Amino acid sequence: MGRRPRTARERFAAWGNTAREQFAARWDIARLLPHAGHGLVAALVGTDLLLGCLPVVFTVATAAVLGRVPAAVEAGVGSGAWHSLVAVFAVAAGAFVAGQLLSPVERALGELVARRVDGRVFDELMAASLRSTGLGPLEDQRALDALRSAARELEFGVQSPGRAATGLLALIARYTELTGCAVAIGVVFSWPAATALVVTVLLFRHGQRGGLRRYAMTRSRLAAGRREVDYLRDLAGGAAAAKEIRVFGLLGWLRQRLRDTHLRHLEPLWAERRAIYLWPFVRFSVVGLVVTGAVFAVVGATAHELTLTGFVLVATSALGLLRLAEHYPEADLPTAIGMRAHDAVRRFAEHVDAHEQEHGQRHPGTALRSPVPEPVGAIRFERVAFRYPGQDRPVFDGLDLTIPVGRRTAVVGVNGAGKTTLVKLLARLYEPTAGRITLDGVDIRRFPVDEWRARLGVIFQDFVRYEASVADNVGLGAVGSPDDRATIREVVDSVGLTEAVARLPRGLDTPLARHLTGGAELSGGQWQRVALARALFALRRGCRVVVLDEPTASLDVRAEAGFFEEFAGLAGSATTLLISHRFSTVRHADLIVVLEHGRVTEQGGHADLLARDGRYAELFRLQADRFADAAG
Ligand SMILES: Nc1ncnc2c1ncn2[C@@H]1O[C@H](COP(=O)(O)OP(=O)(O)OP(=O)(O)O)[C@@H](O)[C@H]1O
Repeated sequence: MGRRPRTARERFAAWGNTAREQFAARWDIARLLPHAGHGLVAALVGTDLLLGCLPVVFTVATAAVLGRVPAAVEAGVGSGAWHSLVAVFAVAAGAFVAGQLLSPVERALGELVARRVDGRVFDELMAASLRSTGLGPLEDQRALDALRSAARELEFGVQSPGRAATGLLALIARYTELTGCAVAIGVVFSWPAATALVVTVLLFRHGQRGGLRRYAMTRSRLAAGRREVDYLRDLAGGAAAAKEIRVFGLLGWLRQRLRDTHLRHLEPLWAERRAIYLWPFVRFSVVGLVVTGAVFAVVGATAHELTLTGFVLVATSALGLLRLAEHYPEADLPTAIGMRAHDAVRRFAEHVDAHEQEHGQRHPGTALRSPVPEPVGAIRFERVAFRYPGQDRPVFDGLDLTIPVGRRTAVVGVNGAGKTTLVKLLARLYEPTAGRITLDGVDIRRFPVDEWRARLGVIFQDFVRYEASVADNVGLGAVGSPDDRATIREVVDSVGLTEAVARLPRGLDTPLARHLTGGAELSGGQWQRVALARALFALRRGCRVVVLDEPTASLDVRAEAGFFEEFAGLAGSATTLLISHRFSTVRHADLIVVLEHGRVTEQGGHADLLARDGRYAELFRLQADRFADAAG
């Protein structure tokens, strides 16, 4: 935070900066308005203008009614003065009724504008989050948090860019009324008095909005606390942790933690809110009373110069003006914090761009694009080094690894050896920090990333269980290919799911989520088979390399034992890469690679490696004993 301005000059400069920032912020909001459609925005602007004019008409007409009462009473019912009184009364009543009728119209139009603007920002958010081809930019926790909270704000639409846009337009009504009241006072009474009142109102508004800016800053500073509260709420209310919370008896702990986190988050906000709402209110009351008193004193002293209508008009307009110094709930908070979601989306998009640009500068040669050739020789990791963004310790530091095309390669290693990271690098979800990965001698960064990925069928350890039909869950292995039921059926049968699918209420079309109509839930092992079917489907649709990361984790012992040969048979001549920490499942691979401390420590065939009696042999025997125990 900068030093508080002390001298008048510094204060003036700070005030100028704030004004510029405010103007830029409003301009940003205004630039979103065209997304709502010009016609709709014009209708809302017209309605807000009318809503600003009607109270002024009402004030003027009411003053005119009061001014006409003595003459009308004296002239009696049916006289010209009486008719004139009735006419202005009709105008006042009309203005009042029109205001009442227009308010809901303005709200409805505002709702529509807000929804359209939010829809547009949501599209931008989707584009920004899918813009990055890799996972690198998603490692920045702050950018990710901002994006997540933006999505939430857009979803609930409470303080969203759409609300900021309608809030900005709502100011038209307020400032039209303010101008109208000031003009009434200026015309009827005194322009200096009108100017003094307007300046007082604007200064007070400025003070209040300054408080709101502070409040908005406090809210974003406390965003991390808010996220923790959301996380704990999801944990308590969601299905994911329901089992553990009950079994471990975590309810009490969860309740206490939620309460503590909530209070930690809310207390500074409450304190800030008191400062924002209490002190400006006190100041406003004092300033308002003094100014009102002064204006009334002058009006009173010169009342003999005013007609009754004039006097009432000046008095009510002055009160109306001072009322406009209040907080505008429909505009102030939405314009102060409603753009956070939009800013977060913009920041994230910039972050992604910077990341891609930096990558392009680090690897200038890879900008050249060439089509992915039909693999014939090998995929090679050549002196590959890699460190996750923000981490000090490298996962790989000079990794050399050859995956022969058309063969079955298995990469084994203990937990944390870097097996999944290797797959992520191969799929270009991250790029090596040094070295390169090649296909038949060509750096894979030279291939368009989508084309390269279309040649890879990767089933990750934590593959996604889509809440969609069985057929879709399999077909997602190769999106864009025509709806090929015959192949889907064939791969589903080949992974041993025929009976399980036949038992589902709608067969292949059964949604795999119990909460969906006609939906069903599969067991962990059945899900794993669905994922395998997804990989096989990708192979049938043109992918050349299939990677399975821990594919047997949820399979039973019998299924696990025969898994590799079975899958290799189904995969035919494709290049297969099997990742596992279970040494016993990979014995039939053509090539077994042992990964340890980010390097290949051993490689060869099963018999070879056993004969060598090294790390592989040690871990194989260790696990084989356990495996035999479990099977026996
Ligand atoms: N997104 C990430 N950010 C930072 N570090 C990570 C990330 N993902 C993995 N790591 C670290 O990288 C190392 C290798 O992880 P990796 O998941 O590749 O291991 P693995 O061999 O697949 O392990 P496992 O058998 O347990 O799945 C580990 O030390 C892990 O903590």
